[in-house]
Amino acid sequence: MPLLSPSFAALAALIAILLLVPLNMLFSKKWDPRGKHCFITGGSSGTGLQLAIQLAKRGAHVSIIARDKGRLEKALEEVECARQNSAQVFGAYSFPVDSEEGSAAALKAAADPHGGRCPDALFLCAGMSKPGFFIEQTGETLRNGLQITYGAQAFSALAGAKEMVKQGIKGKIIFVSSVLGFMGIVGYSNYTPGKFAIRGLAETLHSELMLYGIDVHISFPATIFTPSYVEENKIKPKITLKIEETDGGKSPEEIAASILKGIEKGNFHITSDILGDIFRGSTAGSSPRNNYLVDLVYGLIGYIGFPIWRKSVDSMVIAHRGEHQAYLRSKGIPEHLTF
Ligand SMILES: NC(=O)C1=CN([C@@H]2O[C@H](COP(=O)(O)OP(=O)(O)OC[C@H]3O[C@@H](n4cnc5c(N)ncnc54)[C@H](OP(=O)(O)O)[C@@H]3O)[C@@H](O)[C@H]2O)C=CC1
Ligand SMILES: CCCCCCCCCCCCCCCC(=O)[C@@H](N)CO
Repeated sequence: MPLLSPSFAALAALIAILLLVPLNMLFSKKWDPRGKHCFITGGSSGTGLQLAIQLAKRGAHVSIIARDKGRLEKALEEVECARQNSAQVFGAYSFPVDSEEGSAAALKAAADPHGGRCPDALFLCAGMSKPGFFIEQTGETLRNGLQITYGAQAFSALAGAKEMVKQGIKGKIIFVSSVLGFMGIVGYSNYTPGKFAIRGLAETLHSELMLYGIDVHISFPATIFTPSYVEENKIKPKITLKIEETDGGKSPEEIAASILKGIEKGNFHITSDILGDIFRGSTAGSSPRNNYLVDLVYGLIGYIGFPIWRKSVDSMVIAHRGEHQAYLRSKGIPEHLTF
């Protein structure tokens, strides 16, 4: 009698394959952007612009949305250089997307050259960060922070989902959060909450929009070397800059490529580097996983590594108290508010 019957061995092999290979890769066809209309908010700069260029190179129709017309025009020229065929339609549209009206108007303007047909994929990259200490915030800056992180993507998703459902388009919605949608550190009180909120919305929509065959993805990049990263660093608290030194950072080209790769693999949570993978594996909870076995390994690395990292971050913050007190005095924060 053999130790393993052939049917048992076959069953064991099948289970091993199912555990190792993500289910979505076994059963779904790779997403091909060729001939699809991709709508990209924040498409005039950084990650959004690189997505626009890479999608154009792969034969997609591309619409980029942002507010500043000058930057949009320059960006459109770059997209044009990536053209593969004369049938591709490229457009740049100036709208603020942090309201439902602005988002709906942007969507309508982008759909017009396509006979009113809603775009097939919405890449929601609009967003920005103005780091600073919490006690320097006001009701207005906290509200603005949520508006420009959460609002700038939620309202586009809302306008887009309504239109896709109305037109029966089985499209895609891709949100761009940040590793600061997984965890929080000093200096980001008007940004991190919005990036967490995007994760909540994406997970809700991943569950709800399958009613209509619409796919939802969310990306969590760490530092990206973009124009606004240079700007945010000018006002970023020194302690925040120090904590971020651990993160090497990536170019917007690399982040855009990893987002497209994540979509092709059918990943719900898309991460672009090992740090992101560890945060993803450690915080997944009941979120759909990319690969049960590999994610478990990332989760274990985080389970051991994060308490050590967090302790070192806490020590850095406490060691910064003296410098912070001097900073507060220089800003005229009354003595009794300091420590
Ligand atoms: N850079 C980084 O280190 C990281 C960035 N991210 C996130 O990635 C996304 C892209 O950032 P990044 O690649 O740095 O890009 P940039 O900051 O360089 O570009 C931001 C884009 O969004 C547009 N935008 C901003 N606000 C609005 C608005 N209200 N309505 C319409 N368009 C708007 C800007 O154009 P305009 O101002 O003309 O409207 C611009 O095109 C953001 O959501 C950001 O939070 C995540 C992790 C790290
Ligand atoms: C084993 C575990 C080791 C863990 C090391 C963790 C290091 C974390 C570094 C923090 C990176 C913050 C990037 C912020 C990106 C962003 O969204 C802003 N630039 C805003 O635009």
